[in-house]
Formats: sequence, C-alpha cells, structure tokens
Amino acid sequence: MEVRGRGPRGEAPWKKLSKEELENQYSPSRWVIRRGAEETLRTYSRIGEEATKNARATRRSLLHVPYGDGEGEKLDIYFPEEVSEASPFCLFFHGGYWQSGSKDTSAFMVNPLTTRGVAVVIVAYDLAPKGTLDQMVDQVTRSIAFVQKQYPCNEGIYLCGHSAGAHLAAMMLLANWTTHGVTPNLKGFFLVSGIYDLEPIVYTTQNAPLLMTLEGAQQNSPQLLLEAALTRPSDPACHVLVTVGQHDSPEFQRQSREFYQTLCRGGWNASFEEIRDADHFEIIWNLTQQDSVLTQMILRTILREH
Ligand SMILES: N[C@@H](CC(=O)c1ccccc1NC=O)C(=O)O
Repeated sequence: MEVRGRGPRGEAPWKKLSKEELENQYSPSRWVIRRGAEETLRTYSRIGEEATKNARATRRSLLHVPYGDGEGEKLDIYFPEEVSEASPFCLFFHGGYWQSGSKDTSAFMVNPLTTRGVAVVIVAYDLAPKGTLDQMVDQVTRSIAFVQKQYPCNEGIYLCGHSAGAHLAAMMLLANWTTHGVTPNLKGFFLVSGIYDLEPIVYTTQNAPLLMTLEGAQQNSPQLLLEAALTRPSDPACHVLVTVGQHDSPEFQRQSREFYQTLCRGGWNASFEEIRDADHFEIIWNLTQQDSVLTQMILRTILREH
C-alpha cells in the first residue's frame, strides 16, 4: 500500500536532509544566481511596487474592496480597457511564506492581462502570526465566492498563486463551495513555484510565526489531501498548470513535480512546465512582461477557454 505523502517507495526524501540542508532547501533566496539574496528580496519588492503603481495609474480599478468583515479581508480589482462584467477574471495570491507580502505590492500580472481583456483581482489575506493557515484558506475561499457573487456573468474565474500563494490557490482544488452559497465558475489554476506538502516547513525557521503543528500542516497540504481524495474533479475541463523555476531549489522542484503527478493520477487536466533560466522570484517578474513564456501560457489558457 502507498504510504500517504511518501510516494510509492517509502520515506519522504526530505526526511533524509539535515536540519541545515532542509532550511537551505526551503529558503528560496539562497538559490538565486544573478544577484545576492538580499538584493533579490529588495528587487522583488521594488518590481512589485512599481507594477502596482503603474497598474493603479493606468487601469480602471476598485481598490481595497472588502470581501469580508475582517480588517485584512480586502481585494483590488483591475479592469480591462473595455469594462465588461462578462470578462474572465484572474485572481492572484501573493507569496511570502504566509507571513510577508501584500496586495499593494503584488499587481505583477495586471497590465499584461488587462491589456488582453482579462480582469485581474489581487487578494489580501491575514498574514501570520495574525492569521493562521486555516484562516487564510478560509479567506481565500471567501474572496473567490465574493468575486463570483459580484460578477455572476464572468466568463471564467482563474486562480494564480506564487509560492505560499500557490499553496492557497491549490487548496481551492479541494474547496467545498456548498457552505458559501455559490459555486465559482473556476476554469483554471496557474500554480507558480508552490509548496504543496507543508510538513517539511514545520521543521524550518519559517514555522516560527506560523506555529503549524504536524497535524495542522497535514490538514493544509493539498498534496496529501489530493492523494487521499475519493472524488474526481467536478469539471474535467478545468486546467491546472504547475510551473517551477529552473533555479528553484531541488525541494521546490520535487514538490511541484509530485503535485503535478498526483493531479494527473486524480484525473485533473494538468500540465507541468519548468520555466527556463528563472529563479523563485524572476518567475513572478516574468508576469509583468507581455511576451514572457509564463504570461503567454496563462493568456493562451484564458483566451482559448472562455
Ligand atoms: N525569506 C524567504 C522569502 C520567501 O521565501 C519569499 C519571498 C517573497 C515571495 C515568496 C517567497 N517564498 C514563498 O512564499 C527566502 O528565503 O527567500
């Protein structure tokens, strides 16, 4: 019998790593090749800030829209040139290990997508230590239900997440919409350099603000939940793109590959792409560029299917 989360051949590979090596594997900025770690993180913030400033200056938008009663439950909606409530909508969930990042610095994909008629929503959620993983997953679920209720004529809802945000988006593959009074018109997922098995994170310093227990990590691991899922995808046409950077760490690459394989076994319409010459941060900077491989893959999926 296959042991849950361990693959068909026994022990999870990360369990053989020393504490230092595990820390290293789950520190994305240590794997970048074109600049130092600190400079990378500064550049990441700067590019996010510039993209957001640019999006807010050039696109029609609704900013800080509450999707719930909580202080942190806000989202920004950026509209295409020809405002239409029937546009496809792409919701973006930023990364930062569930403890950093902001919707106000994450409008990376807004200009390339709105130019092609796609409305983009950048979603904020309560970061740790204020927010727990369970709360963040619930907030993300409610943000999607909110968009569906506001724009019932949408031509498809697509979820895109980076790193920790890809984890939150991936959890929506398993969401139970019956308690939300609406089933969103979900047509695709774009999961970028994500983490799908949270168990190794428990043993790294990233867990200090998260305070995840082993049990909590397992309950919020789409990798384990999908392996155990008895249900098939309700919409077989819904596409799941799993991407990882060529220069992401071997553990990040393993997580993406194994998640993709599990999706395929579960009957999902999934594809896997390693983005050449990109590290964990450059992969998201690509989204600010109309002609990058990742932007083009996302646009092809949305424009073909809606
Ligand atoms: N301190 C982390 C920061 C990090 O992992 C990160 C930063 C911005 C966006 C995504 C990130 N990773 C996962 O969510 C690092 O070592 O790179």
